[in-house]
Amino acid sequence: MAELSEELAGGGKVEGSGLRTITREAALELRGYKHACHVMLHAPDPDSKLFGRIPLRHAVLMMMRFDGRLGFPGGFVDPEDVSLEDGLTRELTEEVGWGENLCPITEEDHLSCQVREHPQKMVTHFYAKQLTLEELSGIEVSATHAKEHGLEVMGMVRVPLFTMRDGSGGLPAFLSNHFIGNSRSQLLYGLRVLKLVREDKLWEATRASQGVR
Ligand SMILES: O=c1[nH]cnc2c1ncn2[C@H]1C[C@H](O)[C@@H](COP(=O)(O)OP(=O)(O)O)O1
Repeated sequence: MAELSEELAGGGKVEGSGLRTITREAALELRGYKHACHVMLHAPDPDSKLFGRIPLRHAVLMMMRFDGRLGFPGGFVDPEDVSLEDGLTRELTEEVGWGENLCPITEEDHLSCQVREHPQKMVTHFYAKQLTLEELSGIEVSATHAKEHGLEVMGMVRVPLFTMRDGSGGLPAFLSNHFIGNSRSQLLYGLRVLKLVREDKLWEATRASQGVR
């Protein structure tokens, strides 16, 4: 139970990683740490209903990575990048074909930040960017023409935010996949703080995901 609450609070439950949540400012003061930035792209979808009855409400994007794990688009910030957001935008251009027609990702989109010492000194920055449904659908298309398509990125996926009547289909089954790093915690944190899924539903789905086969 303690582990669940830590994960939902964005504490980053990754076995043996010793992740700590810190502020963006504190992260930027650190020396000798690599910084990685990833973003949850999401859009309101008030009209779509699965099977004509299950309201989808929001579309949230993750991606299937080359290593068979799920994660968010993004990557390591290079020394040449002038800011974290500049590095994130460069990665997004390579991975999903992020275009200049979209609102730039800014400091205001920064949602959380975690630091770990092992196996390497590293900070993970998590962003969330709200798009229109049209823009998000455009990303799904542009991703198939992006430089990393079929290489580092096997494809974009929408996260099912609902739970089926059987109690395991939908979000619980999705959460039982393999996730890279602390991206599962980031997903739960993003869904909770942006109120894309009700907190009690998140608890249920997280608990149910442990029994999914
Ligand atoms: O979505 C993610 N959330 C948190 N950490 C992640 C996520 N995706 C990858 N990672 C970790 C794995 C690595 O330690 C670094 C950078 O990985 P990656 O995104 O593959 O970076 P490059 O494209 O190689 O720059 O973050």
